[in-house]
Order: sequence, then structure tokens, then C-alpha cells
Amino acid sequence: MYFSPSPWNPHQWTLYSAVTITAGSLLGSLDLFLSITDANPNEYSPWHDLVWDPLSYTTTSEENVLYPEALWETNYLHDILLGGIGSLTECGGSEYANIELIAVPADHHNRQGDGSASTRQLIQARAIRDIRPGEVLLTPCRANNQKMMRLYNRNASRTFDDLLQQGMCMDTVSVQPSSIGGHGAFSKQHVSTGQVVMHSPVLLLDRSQLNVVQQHARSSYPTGANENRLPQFARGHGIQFNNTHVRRQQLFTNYVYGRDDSNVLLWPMAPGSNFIQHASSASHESEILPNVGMQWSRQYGHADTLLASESYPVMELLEMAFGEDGYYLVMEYVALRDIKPGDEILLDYGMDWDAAWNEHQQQMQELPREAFVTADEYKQQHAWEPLSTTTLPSYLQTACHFMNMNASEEPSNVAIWQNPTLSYCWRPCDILERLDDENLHYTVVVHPMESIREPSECGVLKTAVQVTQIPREAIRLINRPYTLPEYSDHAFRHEISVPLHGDFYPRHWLLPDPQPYGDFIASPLTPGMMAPIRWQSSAQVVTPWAFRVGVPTSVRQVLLEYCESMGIMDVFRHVTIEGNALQARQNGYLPLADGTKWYLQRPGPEWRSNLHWLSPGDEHSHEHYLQALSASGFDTVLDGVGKYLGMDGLVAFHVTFIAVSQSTEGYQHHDVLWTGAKTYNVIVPLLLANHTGPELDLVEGASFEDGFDDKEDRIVGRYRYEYEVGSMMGDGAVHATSAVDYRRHNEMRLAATIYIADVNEQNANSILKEYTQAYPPDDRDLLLSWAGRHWKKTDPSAQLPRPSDDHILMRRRASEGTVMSQ
Ligand SMILES: C[S@@+](CC[C@H](N)C(=O)[O-])C[C@H]1O[C@@H](n2cnc3c(N)ncnc32)[C@H](O)[C@@H]1O
Repeated sequence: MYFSPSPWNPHQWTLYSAVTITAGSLLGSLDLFLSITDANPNEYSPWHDLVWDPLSYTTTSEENVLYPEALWETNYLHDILLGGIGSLTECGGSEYANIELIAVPADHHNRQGDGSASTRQLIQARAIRDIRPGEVLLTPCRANNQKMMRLYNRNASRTFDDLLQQGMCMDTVSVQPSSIGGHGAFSKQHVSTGQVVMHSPVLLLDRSQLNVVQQHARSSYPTGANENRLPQFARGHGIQFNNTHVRRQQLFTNYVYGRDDSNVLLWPMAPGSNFIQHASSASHESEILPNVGMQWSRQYGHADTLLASESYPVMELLEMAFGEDGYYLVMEYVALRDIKPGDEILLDYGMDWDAAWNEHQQQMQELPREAFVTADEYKQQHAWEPLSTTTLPSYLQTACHFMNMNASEEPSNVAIWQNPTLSYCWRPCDILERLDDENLHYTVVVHPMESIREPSECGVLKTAVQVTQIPREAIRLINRPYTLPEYSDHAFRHEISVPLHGDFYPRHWLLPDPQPYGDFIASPLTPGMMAPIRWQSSAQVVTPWAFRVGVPTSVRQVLLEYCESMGIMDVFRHVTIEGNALQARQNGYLPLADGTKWYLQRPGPEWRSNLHWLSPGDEHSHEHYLQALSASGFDTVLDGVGKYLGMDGLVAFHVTFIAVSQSTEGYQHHDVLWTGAKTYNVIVPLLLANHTGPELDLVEGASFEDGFDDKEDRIVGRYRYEYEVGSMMGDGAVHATSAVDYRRHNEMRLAATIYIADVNEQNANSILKEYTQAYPPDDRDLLLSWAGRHWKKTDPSAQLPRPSDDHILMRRRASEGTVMSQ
């Protein structure tokens, strides 16, 4: 097999056979078959393009499932990742496919040394027709790979010489059981010291993309106790939330390369490369020594471009690596000494890995061995038959095949089973009764499925339904979701270390951010005190349209309390930390406490972040937020700004909370323009991440006079947010969210963004143009009537509205027996 430029697009490479293969014969070697939990389809991961959907994959053979039957309920959460051939080949559809991939069942699920507590199986490729030398290898389509779908109706081949000249040989190792444990990679040929044993294209990943995001059953949404919990108010309000949390790392972690001080991870894709095992070079007693090391290939791939690109963090790299230009990296395994055919290939995984493995071994000895069997094993051991009297282990359950035919009607709680074809609508069920009539029928209670990935063809089932006349073949024993060993808290998870010396990982791939304090002067400010933003290097003002302003401590305290008690914090945790981002440009109303109505928005994909806004959705809610601002002491800020900038009056006309946990370079934009320097977005940080560099990119000098056409050439500085300091972005202050990723530490950044303006006849239209929220309405008269509403040069009584007695903050004060000081 050779990996060489695709006949359809020279930027993309694909897999060819260099020899004749007869129908029915096996290709290459065994390879990796990993299940991936994917309950979070709104967050893109590069492996989304590579995975196979266990429900829609079919082969021409008898063994046309890629997944054990007993995992069918949980497989709504799962996709399958296949190493080597399964990732490097293109899709030919049923018409053009010349190979198929067959799962080699393996009961490895709890054995040390395999993937370490996993459902890791193996895969083998087989020719489904005769294949000529030089033919592209094509598999049946993966379910969700659009890129592949475009190619599938063409057949192509290249000459053997062509392949030899341009391609990488992908057949250098075989995968066999290893004396170390699990399977290992064994050399097929003699390799002399210093020669390349194997080239491997790598998939670049961000560490957070290996999180297992767990969905909760809809029925487990908390009720009653805390009326502000998100799932309560999320129901039926236009926004489809999943209810999930990050549980732990995928088994996939054990197959990737990385280092602890970086979020960049690498997955080797060459056939067999995932089976290279560890041998320590440090251990003197060990007779087994590593015989390969790693380096970047300069012959293949784009190491020079990708490693030099100062893109940070890995999200940027991912965009380059998967963009139209098809940049990719190739790793080389180089022989440290002569390797004979049949020698196991061994790499030093590094000291961190060794330490983690030893700790894991120790833990396993101390822990009672978990008595876990798969549903299939249980069935064999206990000759299982569905009976209402059987007590099953907690990790097993019965499932019934049930399509809800009456999905559009009011849910009835009794139904007669009426589905002749058994496909994939398996739902949890309890057996009530077995009728020993001539066909052996059952009466059961079918429960809604936990997964939001439930196929729509199965019909929606919101509540449990009693179903009669279910035949035996529509009942199965399955493993409950999230009970497989791969979800065990004790499963071993550790990446393989890349070389720590030299420049294998360029400096800008490493954490922490190389420039943690940013580029600007952070002088101390008292509440209400203003200062322009200045370069640290020259003390020059960066842009005339941006300022820092001192904010009283109470602003942060009170607004945080407000966010917690209103449920705003829950909303943001849910969409950022817990990984339930809305889709780009999705938005909708959410009712929160005190009869308020809020509007949750995620901007378009050009923002390249999971930033979300939550703003008041109507007048009552807007006033509610303003009252919280008043209680926080924000009037001091208005007074400072008004006086320093010589305003006539000020109104906080557009008030929002904003949160983010991941952003790539960010979208350069201005918040307001052409208002005569009378409007500012005051960003008040409420929660800052502990593990962060600067958060805001600020463009030098941009203003409304010189436009933004040449912004590519502008100098960009990085601003670090501080508590008790607001940053003010005014007319033409071009800025963007810096590239950050807080997900590894489960953190988010939260800020209040308060738009204030000295509104007048001249600037009202320009201000209206920048409205992005549901409230206030696009109404010039209303805006003009608000001029000077919250601060006036000539009238000290103009202030933010005081909270009413029934405001949530006042009720909390009253119940705590304290009087709010204002
Ligand atoms: C890249 S995989 C290697 C292939 C793996 N043996 C399999 O069959 O799937 C890495 C995993 O193999 C196991 N492993 C590799 N080298 C090992 C060693 N020297 N001792 C124990 N386990 C090892 C660990 O479970 C590790 O997480």
C-alpha cells in the first residue's frame, strides 16, 4: 500500500495498492478500532471527518456489523474511529468500493496493556473484488464525511513507478500479539540504524477534543428544588439544549502523542503505527530497549510551514491543517539500531508515561477487581431470557425495539407493538409479563432513550409507554450507557510523550502563553478613574478610541451574585464549560428568575469561538439588569467616564453578559462607529480564567477617519483583563477575542458588557446601527428619549434605577437581614 497524492486533488493524499490483490484476500495488517463517545455534535473535532457511524456502516459480507449487538443502545453515543486503512482511504460508496473493513471481535475490554480498560477491538481490510496494481483503495462511505462523498463516483489509478516516486510505503509493519501486553507492531523488513522504519501522517488535535462529554437522561433534569437550574427554563423555549458534562478523557488518549505542557496532540495514521509499544531507555534492568525514535519528516508533508506558523493555540493549526491547502504533518519513526524482520518496534513513551503507568498498576492492585461483563458475555454465562423476575447487574438492562408511530399525536401511554422490521430503534424497557401464547409475546414498559442522537426515524418518545405484543426478537440485553469499562474512573489514560528536547514541539505550541501579561501598561486605577491604553514598550497611546476605567470592587461582587442567583451562571457554564455550545448564529429566549426574559445568542462562525451573549429580552428584564448595576455601584463609573470625556449625559442603553471558554484568533470588529466619540462598550470582567494569557487583541490606531481596509497591516497588541478595571471600546476601536482555550481546566471567562452613550440627534442613527440584541427595539425616538437618563453633567439626580424591593438582590438582602448600602 502506498500513500500518495490523490488523483482528484493533489493537495489531498490517499491510499493505493501497489500490487494485484484478488477478491476475498486480506490487506495490510490488523489495525485499530476505537469507539469514541460523541454526545456533543455542536463542537467540531477533526476526528468528526474520520469516524464511522456504527448504524450505517455495512459491508457486503455476512459480518455486516462493526459493533457488538449488545452495545446497541449505547452506540447512539458512539462513533467508531479506525486506524490506518480506515482513516487514510477515501469513500467509494457501494458502487466503487473495492475493500471492506471487518471488525475482529476481541474481548479485550478490561485487560491491562491493551488500550487499558476499553472496548478496543481490531479491524482488518479485505478486497471485495480483484484490485489492479496502482488502484486507489476505496471503502464504503463513512456516514458523515461530506468531503469524501464528493469524490465517490470516480475510479482512478496511478502507475507503480509513480507511487514509488511520490508516495510513502504504508506496509512496513505487521500487528500481532505482543509479549508486553495487547498487540504490538513488528517490522516486516530489515532496517539499518538511522533509517526510517515507518512514515506516518498525523492528525492534529486539541486536548479538549478528547473529552468524553456525557449526556444525562432528559428525565434526570432536576425539578422543583432550584427553579433557576438551566434544564428547567431551557425546556420548550426555542433553544435545544443537551444536558451534558465533561466526564473524562477518551480511550483515544492512549493512542495520541503529546506533552503535558501543551494542548497540541498528534494521532499517527499510518497502518500499524498505533501499536508501537513502550520500552524505557532509562531502566537499567530492562532488557527490552527502545529501537525507534521520532522526528518530523522534511521529505513529506509540510513540517516547515506548520511548525513555523506562530499559530496559537492548536485551533489555528487545525484550520491550516484541514483547510483547502491541505497542509499536513508526517512523523518518522527512525531506527536507533539495526532492526530485523519480526522484531517488535518499541519507542520510549517518556518518563511521565512511565510514572502514570506505574501509578495505574499500583491502583489496580489495590482496587477490588470490577466484576464487569458485557451483555453478550452475560447472556452466554446465564442463558439469559427476558423475564420480569430476573435481577440484572446494575450495568445491564433490557432494551426493546420500538418505533413510536404516533409521534405527532398526544402521547398515549399504551401501545400495541406494530413494527415488522427490526432496525435500530432500541430503547430501555422493563418486562412486565410474558404471554406463553403460540408466538411467545411480551408486555413491557418502554422508556425514552437517554441520547439526543436518537434517530428521528424512531419517532419521539417523551414519556414511558406500555407496549403489548412485543415478540421475543424485539427484546435484547444491553449495557447501560456509560457503564462500559472505558468510562471507569480507574481506566488508564495517558498520551505518549513526544521528544521533550530539541524543537519537535515548537515553543509556541507550549503552555503557558509565552507572553502572559500582554503588551499594555496596567497602571492602578481608583474607581471612576480613566486612562488611555498605552503600549508598555513606548508608553504611546494605542488608539484614541479605547480606555481603561477603574471599577468599584462591589460591581464585580454584586454582578456575580446577580448572575448566580438569576441562573445566568448556569446558562454560561452549560454552553461553555460543559461543552453545549449553541450552533453558530443560533439564538433564542430564556425565561429566568423574577419573571425576566433573556436572549441567548451565539454569533456567526466567523467569530471562531464559543462566545455566547445573554442579554435582557424585554423592557422589564432590561430594567432589572439596570437595577442590579445600580446596586453594584456602577454609577461611580458613569460619573468618572462622563466627567473625563466631557459628556453632557449618559445612558446605559444596551446591557449584556458574555462568556467564552475557547477562541481561535478571533474576529476583528468594532462595537460602535461614527458616534462622535460619544459611545463606549464598557467590558467589566467578572470571572477570569486562572490559566490564561491576554484575552483581547487591540488594533493600533484604527479610527473612523481612516477606515478598516488596511487592517491587515495594523499592529495588534494583546490586552490582559484585570478585575476592578473596565476596558472601554469606542468608535473605531478594532478588537477581537484573543486565541484562548480554558476547557482543559474547566474554566470560562465571564464579563458584563455595558454600552453607554451620550445620545444626541447626530449620533442616534449610528448607535441604532450597532444594536445586536432583542432589546432595546430599533426605535430612534425611544433612544433619544433616554439621553442623559443615567448620568447628567448638570443634574446629579440622574442615576441608574434603584432596585425595587422585590428585585432578587433586595429579596436576598432581606432574607439575609442586611441592608444594601448604596
Ligand atoms: C499506543 S497503544 C499500543 C497498542 C496497545 N497495546 C493495543 O493493543 O491497543 C498504548 C497502550 O498500550 C499499552 N502499553 C504500551 N506499552 C506498554 C508497556 N511497556 N507496558 C504496559 N503497557 C503498555 C498501554 O495500555 C498503552 O496505553
